[in-house]
Amino acid sequence: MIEPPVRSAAHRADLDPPERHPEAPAPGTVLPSHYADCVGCGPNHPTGLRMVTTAGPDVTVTGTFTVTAAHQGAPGLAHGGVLATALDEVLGGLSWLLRKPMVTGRLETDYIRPVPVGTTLALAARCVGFSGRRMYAKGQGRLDTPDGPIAIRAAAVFVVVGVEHFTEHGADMTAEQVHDYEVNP
Ligand SMILES: CCCCCCCCCCCC(=O)SCCNC(=O)CCNC(=O)[C@H](O)C(C)(C)COP(=O)(O)OP(=O)(O)OC[C@H]1O[C@@H](n2cnc3c(N)ncnc32)[C@H](O)[C@@H]1OP(=O)(O)O
Repeated sequence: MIEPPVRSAAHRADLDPPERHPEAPAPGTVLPSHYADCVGCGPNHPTGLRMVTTAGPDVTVTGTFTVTAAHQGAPGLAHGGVLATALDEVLGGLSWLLRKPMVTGRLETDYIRPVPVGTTLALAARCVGFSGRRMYAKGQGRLDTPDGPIAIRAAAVFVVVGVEHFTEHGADMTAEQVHDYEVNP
């Protein structure tokens, strides 16, 4: 028997407000790839999303993802799982502004419009707040421009972890690859 998820990414009204870390990259700073082989942002990944993300004001991140033939589900259209990956990546980028290592606990996605190959999605993520180790966030992707039609929306819960999460569960990790604020699965 396959059990359905038991949780929700809907956030309560009494979250602790997000706090931009004093050493967060300034708004407008292009965030570096956190891992060269990452399917979301890694420059070494042969068919990855090659996403570029940028720090915004408060605890926000924007990003772009250009859909190619490598990302299709139906002919000429982006695969839904790939679109969820794009949302995961831009939401994960909030770690840079919070300087806390986190992993995705839950990612809820609404698919609102088809996304054709050749589209450049304009993605945005915002931290909503914290409840203990849980970081609640929302994200969206618009077709081609930051004021284009909304194609996808997400609500997510990331869970703050220690760096040992990556060194114990990951592979080939070195001290240089794991920083105290980095998501590096
Ligand atoms: C800087 C560069 C960045 C650069 C940008 C990086 C972008 C990378 C984007 C990709 C990110 C990923 O894909 S990360 C990879 C995908 N995710 C994973 O592999 C995570 C796999 N899951 C796990 O490892 C584990 O289940 C954890 C770590 C999430 C939780 O385990 P744990 O540490 O034992 O903690 P646990 O006690 O269970 O939970 C702690 C608290 O979180 C809550 N919690 C746990 N799971 C969930 C959940 N699914 N949904 C809601 N809430 C949850 C619990 O209720 C609890 O709340 P309370 O009772 O304390 O209130």
